[in-house]
Amino acid sequence: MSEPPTLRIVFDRPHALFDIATTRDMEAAALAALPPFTLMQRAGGAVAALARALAPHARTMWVVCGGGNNGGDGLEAAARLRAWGMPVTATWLGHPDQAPADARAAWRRAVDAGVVFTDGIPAGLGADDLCIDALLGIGGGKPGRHPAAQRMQALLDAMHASPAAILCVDLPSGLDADTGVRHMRPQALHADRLHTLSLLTLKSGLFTGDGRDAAGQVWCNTLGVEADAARACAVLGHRPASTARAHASHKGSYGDVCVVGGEGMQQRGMGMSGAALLAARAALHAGAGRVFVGLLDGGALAVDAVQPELMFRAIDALDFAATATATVCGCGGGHAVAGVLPQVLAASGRLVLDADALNAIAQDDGLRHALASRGARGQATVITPHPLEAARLLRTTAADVQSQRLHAAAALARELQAVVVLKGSGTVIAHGDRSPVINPTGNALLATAGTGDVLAGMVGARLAPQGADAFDAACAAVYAHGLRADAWPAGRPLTAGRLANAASGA
Ligand SMILES: NC(=O)C1=CN([C@@H]2O[C@H](COP(=O)(O)OP(=O)(O)OC[C@H]3O[C@@H](n4cnc5c(N)ncnc54)[C@H](OP(=O)(O)O)[C@@H]3O)[C@@H](O)[C@H]2O)[C@@H](O)CC1
Ligand SMILES: Nc1ncnc2c1ncn2[C@@H]1O[C@H](COP(=O)(O)OP(=O)(O)O)[C@@H](O)[C@H]1O
Ligand SMILES: [K+]
Repeated sequence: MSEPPTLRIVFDRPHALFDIATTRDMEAAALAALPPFTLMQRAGGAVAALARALAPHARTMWVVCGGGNNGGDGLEAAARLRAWGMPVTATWLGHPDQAPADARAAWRRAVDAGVVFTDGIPAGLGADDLCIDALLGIGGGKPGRHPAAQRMQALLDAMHASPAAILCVDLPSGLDADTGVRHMRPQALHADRLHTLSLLTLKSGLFTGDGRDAAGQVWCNTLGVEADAARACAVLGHRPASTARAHASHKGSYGDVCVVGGEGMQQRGMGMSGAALLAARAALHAGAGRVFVGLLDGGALAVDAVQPELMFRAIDALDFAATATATVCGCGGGHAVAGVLPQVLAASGRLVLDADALNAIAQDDGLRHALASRGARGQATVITPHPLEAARLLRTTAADVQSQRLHAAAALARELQAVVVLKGSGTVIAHGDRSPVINPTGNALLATAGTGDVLAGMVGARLAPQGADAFDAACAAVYAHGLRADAWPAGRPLTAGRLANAASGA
């Protein structure tokens, strides 16, 4: 067959993501079906072709290879690059007597091609040069006592400290392909000259947790092996289809959003009305037909002078059960929100729960039960925890949630019978039987107070219209929220208020 193509991963369509176990199954089936060494030749060929395209003027291509098959891919790439006349230097931590058969064959081909081997770090690596990280792939275990661990860390640091671009083979070495946890972390952050060529399958860990920082621009080559999408562990989110507004529509066509939150100064001397206003403004700018605000401030505020379209109501004057209505509850809700939650959980047809509403539910089994029983009544719920809020709901730690984001989101979705939006780099959206989605948009500009309130309002706006699907609404809102940040003008500080008002773009 002709060389399988390498695809640059952009987010114009959904991509299936696979875990290590399924990738290993697929690899074993392909190895059995193909002549020996075929897969590694394809892998090395794909790495070499991308390397040449990324660094056509390199004076040094330093290929840094571990002792397993990931190193074998690197050695095969080195052999190809050398045969094309590229200036290749390789470092190999393996040994011909101990290497897996394919890696040994690749080493032999590299030697025969005339690749120069070195144990040191090539001198004078420049910006036109390229380091190829083939230390560890999906066989990389936890760090620690492995005899090669220290050497690998030093080589990783040397690559990342150099001004050369880096191409990671299959995975950034030390990244857990399933979870996005980094077991080996280079000292310097090298994000803008960093590429990863994922082989055989696209792995979930490249897109969540530490994955985005570790991988840089992701490319994929399937090595000619067709994947069964039904075996995917997750899907990469993508731009939702744009929905044009019918000419003959009216505000009722787009539904109402009721925002409940914003504890006042009177209660505990902590005014948090701003959080509810951010959610309400965001819902309005995301296209809700009407937005009502029920503040928990004892009536202190009755109008938003900057956004007079918002309609303030006493909590008892809000109709949570009305059709084409979504309630957004919890933003800035403080302690006061616990008092209204029984009513909100019982009556709201469609509901977004954020922040203090989630904290209240985490502390109260009655509320937890009221939430979990909504699904059986046909009431849709989206919860939008950040990792600490998710940890409180799961009665664990934020570090534990972050160490298995896909699993944590799915566990919460199951227990609470809700669509779960686990926020952070590579937000995970999970619900029931649906394949979890990892959202690809957004960046660290969003790491500022109030952007989560904006997201809750945006979800509410998409959930409000009659017939809206809660999972799709959550995915679309998370994508649009991140896209706003990705399109943010350079030099303009991103604040939550500006984010709420920004053009949606999706
Ligand atoms: N077979 C094929 O044709 C194809 C294979 N493919 C490629 O193979 C890759 C998987 O290869 P793999 O299974 O050999 O595992 P790999 O990622 O090289 O790691 C194992 C090596 O690392 C070492 N090591 C482990 N942990 C460590 C640590 N903490 N610190 C330090 N060292 C550690 C471990 O040492 P050992 O435990 O054996 O002493 C061993 O030497 C996959 O990602 C893809 O690139 C694809 O291209 C498809 C075609
Ligand atoms: N580094 C990042 N990359 C992508 N998204 C981020 C990043 N940091 C924060 N976000 C997003 O910003 C929002 C922050 O929400 P949250 O933590 O609830 O903040 P707040 O409670 O202050 O509103 C979430 O949507 C989160 O996914
Ligand atoms: K690697």
